[in-house]
Amino acid sequence: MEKQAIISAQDVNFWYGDFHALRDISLDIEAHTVTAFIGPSGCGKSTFLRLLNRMNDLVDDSRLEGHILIEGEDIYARGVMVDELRKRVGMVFQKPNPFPKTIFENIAYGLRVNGVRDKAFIEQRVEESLKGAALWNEVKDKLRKSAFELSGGQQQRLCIARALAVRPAILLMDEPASALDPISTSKIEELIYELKSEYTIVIVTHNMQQAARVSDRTAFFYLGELVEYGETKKIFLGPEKAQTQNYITGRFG
Ligand SMILES: Nc1ncnc2c1ncn2[C@@H]1O[C@H](COP(=O)(O)OP(=O)(O)OP(=O)(O)O)[C@@H](O)[C@H]1O
Repeated sequence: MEKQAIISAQDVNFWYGDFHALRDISLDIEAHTVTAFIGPSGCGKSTFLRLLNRMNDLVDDSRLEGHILIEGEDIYARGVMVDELRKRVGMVFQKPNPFPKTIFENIAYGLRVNGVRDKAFIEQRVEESLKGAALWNEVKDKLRKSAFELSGGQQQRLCIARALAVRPAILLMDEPASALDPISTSKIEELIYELKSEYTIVIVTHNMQQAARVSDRTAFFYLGELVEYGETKKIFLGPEKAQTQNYITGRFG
């Protein structure tokens, strides 16, 4: 029996002005899986990812049709609180973007803006989040130092820890390792693998090997359409569509 989807997109169409950026996208994502979105530049991967926590709300003249359900709730229904949604659906961006604050305060921030005042609780959550992002051992003696003193790879794990601090159910990652060196990249990949026992992860990546290594399922987008979606092994070893085959073998994109 199919497990209930934690993310369910139903006939999603999206426009930037007159530009029809996403066409009839339907896909279900199960909890505690890693899903990779792949496809050539400009095919709509990031647009679709950003719809999952309403990051496109502020884009002028944009329009959505269809439904996106998170844990069974239509996140575009009237009355949905976007702040609450983003607590459940966290996001990590391509370039590490720590706040100009200490390491500790970067993680504590999300708790403080949510009204948490209990110091012991905050300290414990900071530690747990840094451990969850495999960064604790490297920073435990310098929590009061500026986040900018960390390397790029450490900053990205800090941003992951920051996202984990409010205990989201879902973590969206938009090319989280593309600005990092190979060692930092493999740390992020290991981390993604570990995090899926507690979180559901959706990652946009241009790196096909990365998609093959970290994901359970892969969605191939092309020109705003979802061409093929399925088990990662199947997508890479025996895709059904010629377009998918051409892309993964590097014939275009
Ligand atoms: N704010 C915006 N206003 C207008 N058009 C946009 C906007 N953001 C993206 N687009 C257009 O929508 C299309 C999809 O963009 P999107 O960033 O989702 O693609 P992508 O597959 O993530 O690309 P990349 O891999 O290069 O990041 C592109 O043609 C892009 O130019």
